[in-house]
Amino acid sequence: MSLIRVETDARGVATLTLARAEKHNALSAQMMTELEDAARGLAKDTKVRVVVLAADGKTFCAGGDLAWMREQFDMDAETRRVESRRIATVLGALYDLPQPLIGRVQGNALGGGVGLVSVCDVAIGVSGAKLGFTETRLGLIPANIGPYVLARMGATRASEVFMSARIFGAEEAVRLNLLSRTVEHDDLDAAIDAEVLPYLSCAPGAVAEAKALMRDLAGRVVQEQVDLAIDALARRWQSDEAREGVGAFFDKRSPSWQ
Ligand SMILES: C/C=C/C(=O)SCCNC(=O)CCNC(=O)[C@H](O)C(C)(C)COP(=O)(O)OP(=O)(O)OC[C@H]1O[C@@H](n2cnc3c(N)ncnc32)[C@H](O)[C@@H]1OP(=O)(O)O
Repeated sequence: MSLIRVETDARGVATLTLARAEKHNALSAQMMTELEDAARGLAKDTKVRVVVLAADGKTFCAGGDLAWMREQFDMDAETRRVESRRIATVLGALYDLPQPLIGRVQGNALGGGVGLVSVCDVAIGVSGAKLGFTETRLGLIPANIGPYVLARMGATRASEVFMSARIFGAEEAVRLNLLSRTVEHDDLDAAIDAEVLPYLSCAPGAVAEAKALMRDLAGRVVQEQVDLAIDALARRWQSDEAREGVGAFFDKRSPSWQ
């Protein structure tokens, strides 16, 4: 039985749903494989314009499957390394999606569940949701999610929430730059619908390049950033999308994106 659902509507909005509610969507090996495959498939699907990451049940995601982790205790070092790479790989596949990734955080997100939130471009959470990096309570560490969390909140705040494993509310998650905003539960679907709309009127290639460029610029010195930006814009000027978008402006019509 599949632990992931992928549904794409006529507008090109794909919803990737964690479907393991009875285990609070804990990330088992099977689920991570399915999630990674789904993300890689969506990345290649030119009809998909936006991806929404959602979850069944009351919990968004309870993190890595602790039963799967317990199996690692008696594995040899090489197998443990392969398995510990699994979380990094699935987070990487989601992070690398060329389309905007919107998190629909309908409930609590713990451990690796916050990792999923941290690879979203935008994440809207319900105001009652609780989040926390609970790994250190379990004698583990939030390792593979570290790079994404560090980029969002900086080393000082990341160390504090990692070391203390304290649970915090959705409003604090906004201040920590994990969630983009909070809404009441009943308003969540409307908020997600409103969130995806602007992307649908933009050129898909330009959206993907804007996302890639911002990531590429991060951590570089200013002169390198400027050089990369010049190259990116020069490439864009050669694109059919730029011809269509600018042409449509002067023709006073809506652009048509292929
Ligand atoms: C590198 C490390 C990365 C990580 O992500 S480490 C994992 C971090 N995650 C956590 O610390 C969360 C662990 N889970 C919980 O604290 C609780 O659960 C919840 C708060 C999410 C929900 O509590 P409640 O409503 O009382 O439900 P319930 O009876 O605890 O759970 C129902 C079933 O779900 C299973 N489950 C929940 N979380 C996980 C998990 N992370 N891995 C594996 N199974 C999990 C339980 O065991 C149980 O199962 P059964 O019905 O068979 O007894």
